[in-house]
Amino acid sequence: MTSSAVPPAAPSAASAPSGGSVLDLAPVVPVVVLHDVADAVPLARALVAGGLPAIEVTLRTPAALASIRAMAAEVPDAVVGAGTVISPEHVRDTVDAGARFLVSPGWTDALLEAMKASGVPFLPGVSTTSEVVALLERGVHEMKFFPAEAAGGTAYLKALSAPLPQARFCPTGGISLASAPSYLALPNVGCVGGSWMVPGDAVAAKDWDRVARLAAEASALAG
Ligand SMILES: O=C(O)C(=O)C[C@H](O)[C@H](O)COP(=O)(O)O
Repeated sequence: MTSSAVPPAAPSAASAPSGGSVLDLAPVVPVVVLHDVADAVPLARALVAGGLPAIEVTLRTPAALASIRAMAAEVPDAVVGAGTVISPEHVRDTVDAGARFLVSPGWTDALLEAMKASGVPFLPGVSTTSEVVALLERGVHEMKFFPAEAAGGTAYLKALSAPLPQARFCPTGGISLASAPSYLALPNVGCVGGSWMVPGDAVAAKDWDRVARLAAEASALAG
């Protein structure tokens, strides 16, 4: 399958928001780094309360897989996905844990094959024109643009939209509440990813109200 269809919800989870694609789940996808699985459920609840139901849990920490599992099981209004997916093993393990979408910072053919076979929608990461063309050639039209600011930002994406209008992106990397609107205004951007609404100090302090407030600011960008 391509990365365009959101699969049916697991029995314990709510239906995905309508729209049919990862890029259309929410205007902003929070990118989460969790060190303690005990934070997973309250963090997901805070993000959902703030209006950001699609959550990317990065596989950067030992707590990541258990965090995905806990969020998927206990926060039915969240659509929990996995980030930093860089191997077929990551694909298998995160889908087993309940991930309902997959995001990678870059891609290889082996990773792409595993993502395609997983049955869940996915966003392979790209940062060059040739990578975009290579993914289009492989039938993939939705991608993460990473690292967005460092790789050329809105100017780069705008330039891509003329020759390659069939490619759509979730830019991520260095994006803030202030810069997100200029990305979201581009015709080839479906959503943006970012970690600004999940500051490390807020998670460390278990300040879920602050996370919910930051999430609400971000979700209001949909306007
Ligand atoms: O971990 C991954 O899979 C990544 O590809 C990197 C993240 O998406 C960015 O690090 C988030 O960017 P910031 O909003 O600048 O923190």
